[in-house]
Amino acid sequence: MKAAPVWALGAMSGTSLDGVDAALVQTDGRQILAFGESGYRAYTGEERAVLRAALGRWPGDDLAAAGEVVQRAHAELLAGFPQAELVGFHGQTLAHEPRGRGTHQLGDGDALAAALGRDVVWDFRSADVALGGEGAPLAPFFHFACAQWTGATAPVAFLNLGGVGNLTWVDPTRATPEAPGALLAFDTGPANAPLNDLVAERRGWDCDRDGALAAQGEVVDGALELFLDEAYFRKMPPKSLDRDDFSLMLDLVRELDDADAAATMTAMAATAVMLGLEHCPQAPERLLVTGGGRHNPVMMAMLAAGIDCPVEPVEAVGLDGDMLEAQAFAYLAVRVARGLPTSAPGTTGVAAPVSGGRISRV
Ligand SMILES: Nc1ncnc2c1ncn2[C@@H]1O[C@H](COP(=O)(O)OP(=O)(O)OP(=O)(O)O)[C@@H](O)[C@H]1O
Ligand SMILES: CC(=O)N[C@H]1[C@@H]2OC[C@@H](O2)[C@@H](O)[C@@H]1O[C@H](C)C(=O)O
Repeated sequence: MKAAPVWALGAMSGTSLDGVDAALVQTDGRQILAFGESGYRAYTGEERAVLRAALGRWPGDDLAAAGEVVQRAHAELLAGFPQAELVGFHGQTLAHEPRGRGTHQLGDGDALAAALGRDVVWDFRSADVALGGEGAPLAPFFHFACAQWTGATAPVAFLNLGGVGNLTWVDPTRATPEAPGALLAFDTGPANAPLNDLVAERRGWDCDRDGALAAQGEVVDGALELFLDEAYFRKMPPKSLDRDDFSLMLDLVRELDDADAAATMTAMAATAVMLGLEHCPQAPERLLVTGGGRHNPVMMAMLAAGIDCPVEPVEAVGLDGDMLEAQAFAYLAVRVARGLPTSAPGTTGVAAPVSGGRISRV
């Protein structure tokens, strides 16, 4: 018997530390049946500073203040979605070392379930890491469902330009996302996080809005080439990154003026994606871009100039690029609740498909 669809609510607090996104998806855990309302709760400057100070910390460290920020922001935002039957709670990644200490998403599913009076699925990444996977990226299973929802019949790729960039190549003709050859996914490199850090340090800004600063500068090839020498880009997938794995980028542009530094960092993010595409089994028909970086016209123009297929925001196929990751964790929550896999060898490198996540029931 087919499992009945439910309205699930996903919540994502991304590596940019800007705020929490939440979105409703109606799904049976396989197909997307409908997209619902979404919302956003920005972190205040004070809250962001508390979270930033907690980056790199592990369970057992004193995380009371940061934990309170995460719980409060989620409880406030998610209370506005009483129609949700199940919640997918990603939490805030503080540290990610899949082949070292593990992966750490701050957030307490038991407390959120009690606050909302809803079952909450959380801790999506640990099981995959424990079984030898990278624990990231996890959106690819949702990208597979999105590709089928759009009616795609040939391989397409999704690119998330968040704090970190991640790429998913999808063959939508396969029956399931865990089928061999259905997905290849990995983190491409840094995207917005180091650029945000640069403009914060130099100008006191949150981000290089609309690429305004980069548009006034020139890409400095020497710095770009030194960056591309990093072994990460030639490493075959699976592979994933922590937010600050590429903080060396800031050193490479330290001597440059603000505009050239921003242009060069923007080119670093875009070129990392181009190198990533070389790992795909075949050229995608189109590259669909999600995440905040698609609002940066300089980054988008650099991508379009260096990639052979059309590069478009996911809105071109009717999806919402500001909410795709929150929707992903709604979809994944239903998969977890139904015992369906959430990662596979092609997405995290785990040896066999695994259904991650923990469920806190009310
Ligand atoms: N208009 C804009 N111009 C330039 N950059 C923008 C614009 N809007 C958003 N961004 C960038 O996008 C970032 C937010 O992206 P997003 O919300 O996708 O990241 P995230 O979800 O926190 O990260 P991740 O996917 O790595 O977890 C901002 O911090 C900023 O750098
Ligand atoms: C460990 C972690 O939180 N990784 C995030 C981060 O942000 C983007 C990229 O790095 C991706 O690997 C992942 O998030 C998305 C939602 C994912 O798992 O697909």
